[in-house]
Amino acid sequence: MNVIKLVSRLRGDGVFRATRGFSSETTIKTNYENISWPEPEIEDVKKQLRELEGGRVTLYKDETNGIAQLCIDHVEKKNSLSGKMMVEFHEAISTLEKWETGKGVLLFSKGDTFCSGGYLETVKALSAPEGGFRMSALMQDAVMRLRNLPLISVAVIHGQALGGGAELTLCTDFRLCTPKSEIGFVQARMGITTGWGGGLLLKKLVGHPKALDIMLTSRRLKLDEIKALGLVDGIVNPDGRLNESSQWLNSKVEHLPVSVVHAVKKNVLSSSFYEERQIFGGVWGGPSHLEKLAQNIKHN
Ligand SMILES: CC[C@H](C(=O)O)C(=O)SCCNC(=O)CCNC(=O)[C@H](O)C(C)(C)COP(=O)(O)OP(=O)(O)OC[C@H]1O[C@@H](n2cnc3c(N)ncnc32)[C@H](O)[C@@H]1OP(=O)(O)O
Repeated sequence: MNVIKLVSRLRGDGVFRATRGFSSETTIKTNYENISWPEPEIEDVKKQLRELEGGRVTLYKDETNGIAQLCIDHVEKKNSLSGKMMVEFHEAISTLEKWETGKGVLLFSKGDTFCSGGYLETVKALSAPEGGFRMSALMQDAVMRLRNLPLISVAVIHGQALGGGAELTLCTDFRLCTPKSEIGFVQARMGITTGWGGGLLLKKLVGHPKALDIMLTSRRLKLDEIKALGLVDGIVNPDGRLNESSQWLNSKVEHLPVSVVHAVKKNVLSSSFYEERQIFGGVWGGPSHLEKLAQNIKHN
């Protein structure tokens, strides 16, 4: 049994770290002999995956309330993600990283399925082992960067979220579900395991034994179990779920200036007192702080 060396992507909140230029290594044992894949350049992976067509991922930034809508749209194939959609997802997150006036982002899907994972045409085209490794590199990078945005992120889950789709439900700060939400980590049943960051995120959210059980059984979690696991932050109606989710998110951020929303999010992501005081120093004595001090606010 040989060893593949992978660059660890642990960062920020203890889940993911920066992709490139980070030197710690993780070793993973596989059944493949004499394979040692180089860490791929994300731009090279994008070039390859862009050719694998189907569906679209779109981004709409609402400047009036600072809430963006990131939409998965491949309805006829149950919102499975083609290679091109993975690239669009990654690029949308790069755009959001530059959105200085944004406060939040909703990740949602058209139709009656949240996401049925990898588009099988794309999966087949990438089915040689290194293909999966490269797709995983792109999707983990996207998920890591989405988690690390200073925006408050919410997944609006309606219908089934399977395989990679289940993984995407965990990459946001909050989850809003409809009564028909279903999450299935079906990867083991497909002869694989998570590759879009979901294994680590599931363990972080529900704990080690429950994550193992959910992934080994590949069972589809219905709303009651999703709630019992503490994964649901609110329930929305299937019709009008986007508006309701937008209002839900807006109610948390509308009273705060962008600088404070970003500072709070960065603080929750931070992993040291040092980082906290850097973030704190960025808002202390700023316009919002001085304005609030002048108001002599009482919290009773
Ligand atoms: C790390 C990620 C990993 C990966 O592979 O990259 C994974 O995501 S593993 C999980 C991969 N996903 C699946 O295995 C899901 C397979 N699909 C289903 O189980 C069902 O289609 C389901 C439950 C999503 C919906 O079932 P339903 O009976 O309601 O509808 P249909 O099966 O008739 O689906 C309609 C239409 O969509 C096509 N479809 C569904 N999922 C996929 C997919 N992932 N890729 C490609 N196409 C998909 C299905 O074939 C039908 O197409 P049609 O042309 O109408 O026959």
